[in-house]
Amino acid sequence: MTGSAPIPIDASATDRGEPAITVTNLTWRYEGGDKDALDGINLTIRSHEFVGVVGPNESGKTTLASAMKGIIPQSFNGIYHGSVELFGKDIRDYDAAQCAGLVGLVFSDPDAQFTSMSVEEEITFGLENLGIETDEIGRRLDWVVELAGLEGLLAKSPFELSGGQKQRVAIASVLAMRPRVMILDEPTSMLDPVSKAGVFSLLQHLKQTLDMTIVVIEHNVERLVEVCDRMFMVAGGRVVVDADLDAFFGQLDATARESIRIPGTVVFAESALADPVSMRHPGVRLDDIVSTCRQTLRSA
Ligand SMILES: Nc1ncnc2c1ncn2[C@@H]1O[C@H](COP(=O)(O)OP(=O)(O)OP(=O)(O)O)[C@@H](O)[C@H]1O
Repeated sequence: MTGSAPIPIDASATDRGEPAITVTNLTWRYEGGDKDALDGINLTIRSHEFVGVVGPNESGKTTLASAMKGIIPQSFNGIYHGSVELFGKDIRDYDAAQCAGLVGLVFSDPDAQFTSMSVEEEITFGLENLGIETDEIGRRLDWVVELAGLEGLLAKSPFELSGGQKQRVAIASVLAMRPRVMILDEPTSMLDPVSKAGVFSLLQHLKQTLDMTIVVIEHNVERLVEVCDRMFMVAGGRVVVDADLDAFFGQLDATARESIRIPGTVVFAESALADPVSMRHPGVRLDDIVSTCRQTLRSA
């Protein structure tokens, strides 16, 4: 990953703060299911936000991601009520190509996403299907290869790469479509710690250089809090907490109730630095907590 000028994502076409995805009273029951997997979801994701989604197993996170990509209801049978709007228009009113240009989805298991015999084909396949010109495909290929650090891997089979390389290819293939919104569903759950760090540093880089709208479903809250602006907690098919990062971890009762891991930074800050007199929140990110520590030491 280096710092060459990025090809702008179409995100630049949207104003900061404009609703990118609006989910209203969304209820979904899979065909044959005995309960709703989504049970009245309401949320708004704004353009250029980096949102983290956490929640216990089987709480509906993947189902929600599928609905925000339009796979639900398009590719699943079930009962759907409510709506998902992408940039102000019902997701069901877009065709598949339009949806692909607006929202990219990366799964936890990259193997499930791969369809090609080489990394290069994997990245260019979707672009060719969209009828994008050869020169432009070449430019996008160069761009994502550099961004995701895939130099030297283009001729290899995606199935023969390491877990971290596979996930970076999966992210690059989605990025090449230049979606305005990127959703990643547990992108590091199958990776070793070093590869996890690589994927999160790529996400951090995307946030800083491209200003995309990014939604990451992730159990690894330690890393998530370092990159996201806002967090949702999903439990029982509902959004039970929707808050900015600091406020989210100000609700430790809710996190404990749903067995969400609390980042070590927060545990440390709450026990060592929380100031019940000033009610000052010691912070969630390491940088903020270091700054609180320094202020506390200076005033001691
Ligand atoms: N294809 C499907 N058909 C029927 N039921 C499904 C299907 N996919 C998920 N479900 C059910 O929907 C509910 C929500 O599942 P979902 O995978 O969205 O949860 P999740 O929060 O992503 O879970 P995890 O963290 O374990 O991945 C669960 O009860 C699950 O069994």
